[in-house]
Amino acid sequence: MTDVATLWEVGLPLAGAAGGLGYAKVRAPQVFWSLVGLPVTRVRFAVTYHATMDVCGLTVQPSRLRAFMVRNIARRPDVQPVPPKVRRIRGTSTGLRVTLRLPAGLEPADVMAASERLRHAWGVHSVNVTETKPGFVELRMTGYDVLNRVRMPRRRPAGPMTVSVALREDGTAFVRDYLKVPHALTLGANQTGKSMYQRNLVAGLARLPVALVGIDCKRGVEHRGYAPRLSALATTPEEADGLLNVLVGEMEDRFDLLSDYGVADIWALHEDVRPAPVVVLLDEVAELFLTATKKDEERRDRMVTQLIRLGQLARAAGIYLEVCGQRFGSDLGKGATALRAQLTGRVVHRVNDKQTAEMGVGDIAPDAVVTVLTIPPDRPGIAVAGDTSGGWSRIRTPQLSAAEAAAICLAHAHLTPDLPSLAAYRPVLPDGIGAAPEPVPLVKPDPATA
Ligand SMILES: Nc1ncnc2c1ncn2[C@@H]1O[C@H](COP(=O)(O)OP(=O)(O)OP(=O)(O)O)[C@@H](O)[C@H]1O
Repeated sequence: MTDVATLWEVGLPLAGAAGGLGYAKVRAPQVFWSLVGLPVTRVRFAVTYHATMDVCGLTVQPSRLRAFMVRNIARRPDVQPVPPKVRRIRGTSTGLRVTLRLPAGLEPADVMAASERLRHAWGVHSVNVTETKPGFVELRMTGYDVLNRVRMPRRRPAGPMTVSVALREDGTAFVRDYLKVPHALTLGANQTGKSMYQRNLVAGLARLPVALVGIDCKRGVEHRGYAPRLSALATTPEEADGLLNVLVGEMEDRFDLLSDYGVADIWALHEDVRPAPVVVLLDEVAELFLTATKKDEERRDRMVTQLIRLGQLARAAGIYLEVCGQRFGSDLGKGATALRAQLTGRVVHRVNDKQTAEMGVGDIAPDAVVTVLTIPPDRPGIAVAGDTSGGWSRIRTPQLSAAEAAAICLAHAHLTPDLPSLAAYRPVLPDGIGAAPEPVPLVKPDPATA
């Protein structure tokens, strides 16, 4: 009887706790990681660090001075090889961050090459190695697959033109910073998550004091929902042609302004005179290249030339390009590769062939091509994001429906800057939509009279 009672009193809560943890591991991996994974990994790391670094080939012979001290002061006959010094260990909600000081003889590439071995040794989901400053690397370990159910870090990135668009596989935010990478290209086959990426980007940009310009030659099916927050919208190649001309004119006017003030770009101007930055969202770029008649060809050549000019010069004028499409290679026609070369930010979702993967990342991060080709078809939204620094990472956007993105645009319609040159292309909205919201009364209305 006593045994049964003990089993009941002790066994039941234990079974409940084990069941709860098992459930958390599958359904709430963040909770499981914080309760179990993090403490276990910390201990495992502390206990096995030296041995792991040794078997992974990440130790070096100590300096002569150190060897002398070990032999003569510590009086130990054997002088062991030394691993990198651990400078900082920090647990996060998704993993563990460890800063290492590299000894002479080791370089970041050595640690990067061993990341797969380190991952297995410490039983974590992934280990990414980043050089933080000369001589220092950070090991970013994740305890579970953070791209499975994306939860963005809450902290807003610093900077006037930064948007947190997606989550990187090391648990940090993938930030689109227009001042660092002014123009970008998003590629991917059908149903791979390009629209979801654009929606997250627009939802972030809508909250900033920037002008958004949409060019969506699929009759505006993607961009129409953003209309309340757009300063201009073109939905046909004819309108796109006119709008690109206006944008080039706006760029030239801005150059006159910069030259009057003797500065090199709009961010050097005082904010009272600084024109609003403009982000041009160009959806399905191949539509602009299609031609059926001689007249179409002339228009195509004109538009491509204007886009190349914007790509080459518009950064200083605060005009940035965000181009999206399924493919973007020389087969699109004259000027395609010249334009692509200007779009140095790259986000490539799953593609249908190796050639398209190479078009996307081959020129900026050749070793990322294989990763693009291994994106599984059942995980839409996964992409490889690279930039001109040669760095790249797998990313995934959080889910955001078209209706939610449209609601964010509507709620921030009052931030739409008034750019007179684009007025002719301002999308026409139903009455009242897009107007500045009524100011909130400071005094609460009297419930008796309300
Ligand atoms: N980050 C994500 N997480 C989960 N599901 C996603 C993600 N991104 C996209 N999806 C899903 O994948 C499907 C295709 O997404 P989306 O419409 O963005 O693709 P697309 O590349 O724009 O397609 P198309 O070229 O046909 O317009 C949708 O059902 C969407 O819900």
